[in-house]
Amino acid sequence: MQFATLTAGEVPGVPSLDELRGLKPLQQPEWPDGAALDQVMRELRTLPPLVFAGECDDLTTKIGAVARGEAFILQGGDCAETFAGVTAENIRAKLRVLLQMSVVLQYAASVPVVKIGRIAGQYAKPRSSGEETRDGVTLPSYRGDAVNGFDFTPESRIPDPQRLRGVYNAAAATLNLTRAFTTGGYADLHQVHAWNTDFVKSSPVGRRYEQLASEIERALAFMRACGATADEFRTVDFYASHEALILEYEHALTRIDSRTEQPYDVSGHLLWVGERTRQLDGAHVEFLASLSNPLGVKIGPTTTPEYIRALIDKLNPKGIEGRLTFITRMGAGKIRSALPPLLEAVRDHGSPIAWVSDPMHGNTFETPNGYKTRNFDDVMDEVQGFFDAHEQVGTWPGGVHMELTGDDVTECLGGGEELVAEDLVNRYETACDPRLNRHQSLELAFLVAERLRGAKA
Ligand SMILES: O=C[C@H](O)[C@H](O)COP(=O)(O)O
Ligand SMILES: C=C(OP(=O)(O)O)C(=O)O
Repeated sequence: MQFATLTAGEVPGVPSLDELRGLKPLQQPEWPDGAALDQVMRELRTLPPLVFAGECDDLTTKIGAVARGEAFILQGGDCAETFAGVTAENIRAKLRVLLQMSVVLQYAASVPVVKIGRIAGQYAKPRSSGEETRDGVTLPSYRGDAVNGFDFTPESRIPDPQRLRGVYNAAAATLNLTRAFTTGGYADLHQVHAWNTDFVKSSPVGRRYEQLASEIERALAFMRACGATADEFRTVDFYASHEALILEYEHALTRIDSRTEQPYDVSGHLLWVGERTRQLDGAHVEFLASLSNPLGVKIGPTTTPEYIRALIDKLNPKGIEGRLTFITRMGAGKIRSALPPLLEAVRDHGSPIAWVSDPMHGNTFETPNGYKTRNFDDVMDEVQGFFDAHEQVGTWPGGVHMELTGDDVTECLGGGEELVAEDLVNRYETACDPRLNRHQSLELAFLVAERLRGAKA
């Protein structure tokens, strides 16, 4: 497979950056140094792809099974990846919790799980406000390590295009280790117990997982005894996704795939457009429409059936299975009323869509002690509401999209450890929004598995 290297930023079939800029894209950094930006983009355009177009097609095929109701998506990872977070321990911990969650879902509900990380590219954040004020000092908001620094100083908050090269390097290192883990033995299902060794086995969720792991081990032993070769159990397919927010970065990583002669954004397998940038005629939707990657769109509570039909016609006019995933983020209090009319509109439209629940972004609030947080019960209630809505309309609840970490952080309230606002001070480490910790993530997987088993029946 070869990829053409194009000069001057032109990619056949893809709007030029100037055209996209002409559409006044939202949530873009104000880069102070245009010449430095151009130079970084020239370099990025010559660099090898981070993912292969063929892998993107494989993911489209797998999501197609989700749209048909035959598989389930587990998508998760940091709210905001950071350059400092690119360590072996961090990547391993994230992958481990996703593997644990996926075996829980797969074993308990007997449904194939499509595993997608919010990983290797999730370095840019849309913000509610362009500015942040602390103790009377106002500075530009932190927009992710792709753009500026987290430190609250004027220098750190200046957008620096050199950071885009940093994103490429961080993503390459992350993908390199992730591929090694997922194909080199770490993700072997025979390791199902080993993933749990340093976990609190005495906690209820830890014990529950141990029990499930033992059952899986017995099943594997039985199959071995039957003479079944189990190569499928030794590796997993794992895909990378992020919000395609910073148009310069995404455009510079767009290439023509020589097999198909179609454009792919090779910065990740699946790219999504966020709730704040999904305007029908906006730059982000125009850009995504021109790509052949599988795409996601965040869908908030104000979305109308008319909009969603128009969006499908724009992003998936040919009705390709697996091309389009809607990631709903309504809020626990709204999902049961807001989602069913959209499900009906899409069902009646007839185009295949994979529906995924993001129960995080509609349930954020600030504690009296000043931490942005989410309550585990609200998160779970939104997931329940997602399943309820699909049950009502007769459609398939195709997956969950979580902000999570493999560490024992204290960022979200509740869960089996019953974290309260005063606990948040202990390990509040996110660079943006609060993530479920390892206990909470696994608890959620068990709860979702129960509901999924019911949806399948
Ligand atoms: O992750 C999503 C958004 O970037 C985030 O919720 C925005 O947070 P803010 O409201 O603090 O800007
Ligand atoms: C910004 C995000 O979500 P949303 O667009 O749904 O607010 C996100 O998932 O990081």
